[in-house]
Amino acid sequence: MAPVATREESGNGIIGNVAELKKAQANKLLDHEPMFINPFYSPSAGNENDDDYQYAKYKPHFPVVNWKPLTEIEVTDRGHLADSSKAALFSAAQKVKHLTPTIGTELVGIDIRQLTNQQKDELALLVAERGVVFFRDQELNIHEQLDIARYFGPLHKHATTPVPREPGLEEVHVVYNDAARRPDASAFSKIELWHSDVTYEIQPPSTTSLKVITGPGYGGDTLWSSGYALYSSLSPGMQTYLEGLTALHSAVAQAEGSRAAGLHIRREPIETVHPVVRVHPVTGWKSVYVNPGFTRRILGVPKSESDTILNFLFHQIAENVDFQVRFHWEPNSIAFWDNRVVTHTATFDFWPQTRHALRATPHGERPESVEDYESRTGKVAKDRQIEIWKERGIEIPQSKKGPSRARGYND
Ligand SMILES: O=C(O)CCC(=O)C(=O)O
Ligand SMILES: [Fe+2]
Repeated sequence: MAPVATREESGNGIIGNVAELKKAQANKLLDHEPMFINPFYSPSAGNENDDDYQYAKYKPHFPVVNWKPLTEIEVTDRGHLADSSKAALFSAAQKVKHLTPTIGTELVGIDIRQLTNQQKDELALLVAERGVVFFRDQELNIHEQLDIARYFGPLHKHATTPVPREPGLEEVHVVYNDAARRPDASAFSKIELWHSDVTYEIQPPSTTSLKVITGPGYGGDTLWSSGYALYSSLSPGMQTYLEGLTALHSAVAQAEGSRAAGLHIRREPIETVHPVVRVHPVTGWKSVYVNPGFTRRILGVPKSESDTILNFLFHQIAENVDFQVRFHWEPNSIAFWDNRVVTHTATFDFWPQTRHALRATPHGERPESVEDYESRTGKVAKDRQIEIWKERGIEIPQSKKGPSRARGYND
């Protein structure tokens, strides 16, 4: 192994590999994390009006319990078992509404509680392909929501965000805001709120669901951005460059924000290195896997380069509306998104109304780089957009074939 560069030796803040990273952490190269006060829930949800509120038992609660660090576990994606036509799922729907060409599909007329295992497998595949899938008017309760999530993978328990007051629901993540706390819009840039959930975990989430149980008549929308589309938008040279990189994802700022709010941290924060481009194990499509919420540093390149590249990718996620879908919730709407291939954010325009939602979060596999995916499967990982163009017989644009040399430009 190459000699480990310590902070003193390298002098320029270059971090090369995991061993170097660990050393750098020991040397406190990365200890300058700002804290993050989470706007997605109120840390001080009181008991006001609880008698009248049917979902008071799901209001935020922060149990004082301590959990061990997570270890790697075996997961198999249900999408592998799905029929690619998804005929069982689609034939049960009154309507299949694609919301944009790139991301987001709404299935109308399905009661999720009635889905067979075959239909759930097809749902996993549809979510993997479309990034996020919506259903309205779903009566399923949180136990049924957890059962479906558990079907997709072993459930994640969040180290810091609230769980419901009702005992036995430690795997549920509560989103809650009401009149008691006015979200401070000036505390955040809208860019930094974009995230994929808990990407600092060794096995971050896969087919995640959020059901809104109480929500405003308008406002409180959620937006998702496609990592496949971001990858596809890049030039071949940029794609190849990013495919060779890894990045550090950190739980520290989130934990520090909780600590500062006087909340108990149930599992110590961790930092994990993941590939910058990951391949979805079922679709085989390449997706950019960095997010403003948790990705701090591209490894093995100068810090200025890491900052510039991450900043570029973060702005594309947040600003390129062609990658995005925006959903307006009604009470009993539920979204299933594939946290491996999309990022998301929410609007905070609904105060003083109450917005209350419950999330169930299955663990996915450890993120796999293009190189690892290709050597494990013997298949070639794909650019989703090129696959679509090929399917439709559309010519691939010059910008996707490689840079032209601009000959004669300066002659
Ligand atoms: O409030 C929302 O719409 C999204 C909250 C969130 O990021 C999550 O539950 O993962
Ligand atoms: Fe989230």
